[in-house]
Amino acid sequence: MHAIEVQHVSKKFKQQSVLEDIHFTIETGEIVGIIGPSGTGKTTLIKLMLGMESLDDGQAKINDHLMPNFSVLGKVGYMAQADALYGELTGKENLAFFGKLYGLKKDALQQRQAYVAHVTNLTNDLSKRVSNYSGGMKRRLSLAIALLHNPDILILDEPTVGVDPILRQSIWQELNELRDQGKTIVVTTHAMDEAGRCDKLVLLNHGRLIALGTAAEMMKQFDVRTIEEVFLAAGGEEE
Ligand SMILES: Nc1ncnc2c1ncn2[C@@H]1O[C@H](COP(=O)(O)OP(=O)(O)OP(=O)(O)O)[C@@H](O)[C@H]1O
Repeated sequence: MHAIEVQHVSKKFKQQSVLEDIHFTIETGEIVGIIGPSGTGKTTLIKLMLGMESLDDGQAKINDHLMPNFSVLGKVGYMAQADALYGELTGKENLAFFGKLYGLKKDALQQRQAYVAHVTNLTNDLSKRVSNYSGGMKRRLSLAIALLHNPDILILDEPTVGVDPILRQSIWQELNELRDQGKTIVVTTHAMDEAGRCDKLVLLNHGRLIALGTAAEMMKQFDVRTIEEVFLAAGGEEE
């Protein structure tokens, strides 16, 4: 069974074709980076995977279930690009709110709250109101919420945007640990330097899949030394 299957997926918004015949699979226990310039369809693609957007063609499956599927969503942690947080509540209250939505019991919630706050380096900021958080802190709280119910699959839309380099490093370390525990992780980014951290890459440009595989395979295939160069050689353009 594949963790995620994207089968010949196409999507238009009105007349604008945003994704065209995208086809790939994601296996359990790998970190997959969906990489491409701004506006190329990365967010739309993960929304289609999750069943949050309707498809014009093709289908998306998670754990063999056609999406959307409510029962599968309990096993998925999703971090959207726009933070969906309650500004009037503290960080801790936000975690408690989402923990209750996920059905976590009090003890489990406390234990997971402490863990996700530690991972995202928010332990000392949990009692502050979120409206007083910086952009990076809000991103980290969104990541903490995505991790809260210990999901098997993490789908993270630009998790490291606005996050400083030291914390970025520690977030990637944590993602690696989660992967080593058997979690499946999908990350979108337009930061090409994050490509090398992923086990597999899906390179998108103008809504088309232009390359698929490991960073090393791609660089070998195109006889280049960076992912930027793969992008150019495979028919993409730099941002
Ligand atoms: N709900 C919508 N209605 C109409 N057009 C949309 C909608 N959502 C996205 N689009 C368009 O689809 C295209 C792809 O957008 P998408 O957000 O998927 O790109 P992206 O690669 O995630 O970009 P970024 O890296 O900037 O987040 C863009 O041209 C965008 O304007």
